[in-house]
Amino acid sequence: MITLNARPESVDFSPERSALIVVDMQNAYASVGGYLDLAGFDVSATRPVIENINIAVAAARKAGMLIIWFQNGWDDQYVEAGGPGSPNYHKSNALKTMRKRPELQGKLLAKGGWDYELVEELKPQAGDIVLPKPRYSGFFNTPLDSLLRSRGIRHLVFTGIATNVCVESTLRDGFFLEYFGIVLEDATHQAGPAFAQQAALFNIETFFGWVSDVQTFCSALAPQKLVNIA
Ligand SMILES: NC(=O)N/C=C\C(=O)O
Repeated sequence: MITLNARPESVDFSPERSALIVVDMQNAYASVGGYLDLAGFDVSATRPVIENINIAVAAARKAGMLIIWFQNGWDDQYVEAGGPGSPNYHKSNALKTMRKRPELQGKLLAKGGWDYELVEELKPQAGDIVLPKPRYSGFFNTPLDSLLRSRGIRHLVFTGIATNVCVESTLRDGFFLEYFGIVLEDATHQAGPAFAQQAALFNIETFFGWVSDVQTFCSALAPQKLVNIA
């Protein structure tokens, strides 16, 4: 067991029974010219998040944790997005942006396109799981729960974008399914103003899980050995 310093208190977990989840690190959410940027959200601070995710992924992989990469989006005809009978049709800012700007139709969050792809700095490796998802929560209409349960996984460490939407939605659903959710705050970014990040982290650490950071996570996984020089 490893003890991770976190808010509101430390949390013990076994790397073999834990997964690091990278939420939606696609061009849509992290790149200039991607969906969030085109919809008017600020993506200028996403580069350090990408670097921190790479650091966390490397440490988790070395410690034997499963790495799961979420990819949010739909088929290029947007059948999976739902039509006017779906709240998603009305609330998805990607779908709304494409209705406002028809020249973008078929481009945002469509499987096979640049917007849907993971950013080029982040590369899944053999043994990782890449999980497409059609809604904010990674548990909805995906095999995530069975993938985790069949491996005995109980702790989920979250990174990615956006803290206040897909990270929080998945962590909350995980809480109801009895998973322990931990967010590495400096490996996440919000969609919206800075207060959205603060509010999401407040909700998580107060009601649904724990909040830590990449350096603390890496140190917990690979503690420095003390050398006796006496
Ligand atoms: N990945 C996310 O958190 N997505 C947020 C908004 C959206 O997909 O429209």
